[in-house]
Amino acid sequence: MPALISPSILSADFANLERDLHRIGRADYAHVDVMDNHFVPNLTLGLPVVQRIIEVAPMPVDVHLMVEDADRWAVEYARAGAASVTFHAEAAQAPVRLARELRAAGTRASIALRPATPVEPILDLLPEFDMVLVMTVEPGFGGQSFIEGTLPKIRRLRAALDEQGGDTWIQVDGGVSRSTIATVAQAGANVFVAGSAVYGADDPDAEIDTLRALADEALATRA
Ligand SMILES: O=C(CO)[C@H](O)[C@H](O)COP(=O)(O)O
Ligand SMILES: [Fe+2]
Repeated sequence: MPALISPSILSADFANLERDLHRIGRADYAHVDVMDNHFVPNLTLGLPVVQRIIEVAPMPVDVHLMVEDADRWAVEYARAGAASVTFHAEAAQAPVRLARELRAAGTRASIALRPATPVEPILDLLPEFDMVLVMTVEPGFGGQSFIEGTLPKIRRLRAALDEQGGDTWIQVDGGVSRSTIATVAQAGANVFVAGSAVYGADDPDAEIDTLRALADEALATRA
């Protein structure tokens, strides 16, 4: 499977979101970070704004929920038409029930792990999830530097999926750029979120192509 690029609009101009969604027209997904100032020390946007983003975005929307009450909110984003909804393992009371509710609502169900959250508790549950998001920075802010210590977790997850024959995607989010994307792809990730690297570039669409090419090259050496 080719690498998928999901630029984070956290680094877009919030007063010009529709324009900035069209600046990433070659992206596979648009990644939307929802933060509630409780689960993370930052506040971004909520359901009414995400509903409009989904309506105007020229690509499918990948919602990353960084909210305390995931069990309450995740399905609302699926009903709003998100193509993928990611909730945090640390925030969900009943992650498997929640993933099943998301799938029943017609979206891809995804679970996220903070850098210090181990992957082992979900290894036997991978068929319940369409994607696992391995956070490669502490969630809350864009523009942070990649945490190398998350790589063994990505490798363990990829090894478990290879062994099980599972088709769950592995997404990485935080500090992904030209200098780190090959490393995370080699570790086993196949979906790449990049905020500051894409929106900080003069030509975001050209940067998406560059990142995708680097990731595809690394994935080819893995296979
Ligand atoms: O979830 C996030 C932060 O919690 C963002 O998606 C992520 O940080 C993207 O930003 P960058 O690529 O600049 O690190
Ligand atoms: Fe994110």
